[in-house]
Amino acid sequence: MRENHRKLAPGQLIIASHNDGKVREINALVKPFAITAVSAKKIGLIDPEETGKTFAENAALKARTAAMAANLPALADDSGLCVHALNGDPGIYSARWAGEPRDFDRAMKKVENALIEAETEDYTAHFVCALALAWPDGHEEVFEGRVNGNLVFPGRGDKGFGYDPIFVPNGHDITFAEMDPDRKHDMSHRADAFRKLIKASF
Ligand SMILES: O=c1nc[nH]c2c1ncn2[C@H]1C[C@H](O)[C@@H](COP(=O)(O)OP(=O)(O)OP(=O)(O)O)O1
Ligand SMILES: [Mg+2]
Repeated sequence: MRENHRKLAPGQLIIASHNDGKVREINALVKPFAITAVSAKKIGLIDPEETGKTFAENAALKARTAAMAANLPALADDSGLCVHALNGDPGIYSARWAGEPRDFDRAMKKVENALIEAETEDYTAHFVCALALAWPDGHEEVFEGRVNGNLVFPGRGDKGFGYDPIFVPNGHDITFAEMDPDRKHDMSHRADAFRKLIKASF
């Protein structure tokens, strides 16, 4: 990671995501900074195959693809749930465990079954979020955030998305899906990564 971070000039920023939930969250986060966020989906950019081996590689790949295509700076998010007793699975495959079309009830059941099969009492897990900023000249920076917690089955709550119903962050007794979105966004992996990005880039 470079020490001399490049600042984002006022203007347009492409949000290199095809996930409407993420685009909504990111838009709210960049609003105070004289930046107009345009989603990759809205301007018809492709959804590249996520061939990286890490969250950071996949985030950079998505950001780079959009920055080159739009000739504007682009921001991408690659995130997922890492379950400690499953050696970090589903990890970068978190979206793919939900199949196509995505079904997170199925993905959460898969996690539960894998834990039962592992005959473990360790239900600890963490979420990771890698945020990548890429510029059309090839410069790129990645910021990573994390939140630790425990998994509960069956899932509870209907407020979040993805694996939120089974994730209880440390120090709390309700799941991310039972929590007000504002509270989740204060403590989430995405909030952690955003704090680092904002400090470096604005
Ligand atoms: O706060 C979260 N709460 C619950 N689940 C979460 C969260 N953050 C990531 N996740 C899970 C679900 C998501 O589908 C996958 C990310 O997969 P990931 O490839 O980064 O995103 P995506 O395919 O949905 O959209 P895109 O790649 O176009 O940005 O990890
Ligand atoms: Mg994806």
